[in-house]
Amino acid sequence: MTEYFHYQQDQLYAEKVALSEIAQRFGTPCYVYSRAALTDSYRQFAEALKSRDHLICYAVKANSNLAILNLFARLGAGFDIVSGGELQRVLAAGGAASKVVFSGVGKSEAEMRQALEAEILCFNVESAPELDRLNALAGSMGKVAPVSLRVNPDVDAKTHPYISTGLKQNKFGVAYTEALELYRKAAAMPNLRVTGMDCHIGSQLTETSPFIAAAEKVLALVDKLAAAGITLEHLDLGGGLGIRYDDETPPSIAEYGKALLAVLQGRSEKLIVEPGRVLVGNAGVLLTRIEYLKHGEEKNFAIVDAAMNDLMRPALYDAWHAILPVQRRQNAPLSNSLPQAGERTSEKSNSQIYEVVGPICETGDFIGHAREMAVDKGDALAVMSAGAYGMSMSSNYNTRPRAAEVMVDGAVVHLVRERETVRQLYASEKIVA
Ligand SMILES: Cc1ncc(COP(=O)(O)O)c(C=O)c1O
Ligand SMILES: N[C@@H](CCCC[NH3+])C(=O)O
Repeated sequence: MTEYFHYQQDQLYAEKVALSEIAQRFGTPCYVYSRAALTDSYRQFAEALKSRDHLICYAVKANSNLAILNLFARLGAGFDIVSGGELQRVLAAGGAASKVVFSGVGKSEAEMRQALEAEILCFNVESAPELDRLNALAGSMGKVAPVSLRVNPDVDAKTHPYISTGLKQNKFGVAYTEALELYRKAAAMPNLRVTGMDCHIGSQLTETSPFIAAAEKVLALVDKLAAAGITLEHLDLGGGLGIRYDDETPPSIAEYGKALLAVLQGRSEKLIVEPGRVLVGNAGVLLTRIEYLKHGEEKNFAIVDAAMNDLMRPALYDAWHAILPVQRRQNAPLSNSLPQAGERTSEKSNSQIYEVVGPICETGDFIGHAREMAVDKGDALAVMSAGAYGMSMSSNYNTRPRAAEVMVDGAVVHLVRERETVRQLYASEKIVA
């Protein structure tokens, strides 16, 4: 838990607002973001990199809420986008196209056109055919596209296999061994301007060494390019810094920044980074309420009103999120970490071990397994560390309208996205006789 989400007299607060009040006022499920936490993480990043020319391009996919994008834009951020939709959001939120980098293996012609019209900072190109498409399109529009090649450095990020992106068997980037040749090709294309090199090896990294290994490989390539007469303006080292969900011990933003700066010492290229999770992950929680307590033959279930459509990380990656009562009952345990093998539910606290599950018709619809909690029906719970890849990965599965989102700013709560209505979900559909 961060200082921005904290207990005060058994009530869980976001900054100066009790989460019980938010649950009451806006209903559940509801995402709650702390503006101070968002600002703080961004500033830590800017502070860590301040000794060199840099641009922090927030990875929009982590959380694309307009209020969050607007806050980062005002703090000076650029943006890393992966779709035309994300570009549209960034512009709608007041972000500058001139600070946007466009990543992704499957950019469509329409998306490229949109980005060329907006005059973004750089296309992070991921294949030879993408270079061809961009060159042809830019030519037809009378434009010159700024490009960087995303190099796959074949470095093990030591993270969940679904979110590891820098191994040669992954679909991302151009092969390390082919990069030089492709750079030569790009440099000779009339409608492209080679400006940088980038890499991104994966997400939720909890060690510095893979970042450094990848950066060193990329730098060796930059030097080879320079020897071949192709000089670059920027180096984009991607995102991926992990956060603490449970007992992980990722490097701090300051430590990570220091390590990157050390590898880049003596180099003049501008540094671009694309952090997502670390800026927003611990700045948000998902509020939910217990609909039923069900005591099964083998397990107890706390059936809550949030589900895998609201937060799919547990179902998708078996990810662990702390689940805390919004109002602590007396003698309840302080933490809800997984009980040790053989450990029994504490009688003193009246707590039980629950499977925290949603209403969706899938056994994979769980928010947490085996959580010890002293709770009752109707209690509100906070699923912690839900600011990244929570709302942005939500869906309407089971025709569930997506949750509301609020942003707390000191003692004030702003509704930054209304809860969807069911009518909105089928408004564009047609019945054909
Ligand atoms: C190209 C690219 N940049 C940046 C990010 C942001 O990653 P993270 O949220 O782990 O910082 C991702 C997602 O992993 C990505 O694919
Ligand atoms: N969605 C993932 C991270 C994917 C990163 C995207 N490149 C998560 O929740 O952990």
